[in-house]
Amino acid sequence: MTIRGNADELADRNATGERSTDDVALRTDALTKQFGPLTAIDDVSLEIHADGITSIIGPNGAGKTTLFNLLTGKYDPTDGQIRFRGERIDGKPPHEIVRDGIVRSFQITNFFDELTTIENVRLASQARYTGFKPTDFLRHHDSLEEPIADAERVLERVQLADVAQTPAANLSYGQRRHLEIAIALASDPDLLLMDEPTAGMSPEETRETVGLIEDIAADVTLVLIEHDMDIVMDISDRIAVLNEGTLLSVGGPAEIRTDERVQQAYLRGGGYD
Ligand SMILES: Nc1ncnc2c1ncn2[C@@H]1O[C@H](COP(=O)(O)OP(=O)(O)OP(=O)(O)O)[C@@H](O)[C@H]1O
Repeated sequence: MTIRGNADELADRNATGERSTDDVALRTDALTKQFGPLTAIDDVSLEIHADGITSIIGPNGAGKTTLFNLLTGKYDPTDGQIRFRGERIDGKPPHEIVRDGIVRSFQITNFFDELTTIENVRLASQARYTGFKPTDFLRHHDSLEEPIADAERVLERVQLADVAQTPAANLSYGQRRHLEIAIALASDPDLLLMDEPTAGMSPEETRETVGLIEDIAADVTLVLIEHDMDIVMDISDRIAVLNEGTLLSVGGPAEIRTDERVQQAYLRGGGYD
């Protein structure tokens, strides 16, 4: 898949039926992660559909972050399997999983404050063309043309084009969060994992970011960890509820909202952040 920001192209892509609603992008089978005596993810079998937005919710300590860490290769499963587009990815190192198309947008990204917005995105895009070897950065300037063009497209998409030449240090909080998303998009993901994308944002920034997330979901499979239930119910096509490491329920917003087991779990768990 290539980076695209054009609505017509996105519509074409959907019209060709490249992804149907039943396509499973990623699945876990009996996925389990233990930390000593604690089972943080317990026998979780979950399908993430290629289309739309899946939110992972659950009370504090339910295992949401651990699940992300398993999907990105940060942790190896204790047991079980993970398949992305049918291929086993469990046990692969994180950089191979990124190359396969699964990218995570971090809450705190290690971008370079002294570099401009576009330079930060260009570096992320460049890695896709040249790899991660230090000597890659010594290549002739010509080889930067595609990464720069990609970075410009991505910045347009995340509404940061007008601050492309601004040092990252001078961006507002909301702009920095969008830069994190831009850096993730620069890797041209097929599946993007987003960890609390609106945390700490003003209502205005939240509205903009929700719009951006919906735009990205038109051509990237999105999986969110989100604590704000209004956003979860509004934005999600499917919701997977974790509780004490187990998968409690999966369904659409209407089903999850009225699921008694989910309500019980939140009451027992004392709510969320
Ligand atoms: N590296 C680790 N070593 C030991 N225990 C861990 C580790 N990572 C997570 N845990 C434990 O696993 C359980 C699940 O934690 P996790 O962070 O995945 O939950 P979460 O649903 O993301 O919670 P929160 O909403 O509070 O971020 C918790 O009991 C946590 O203490």
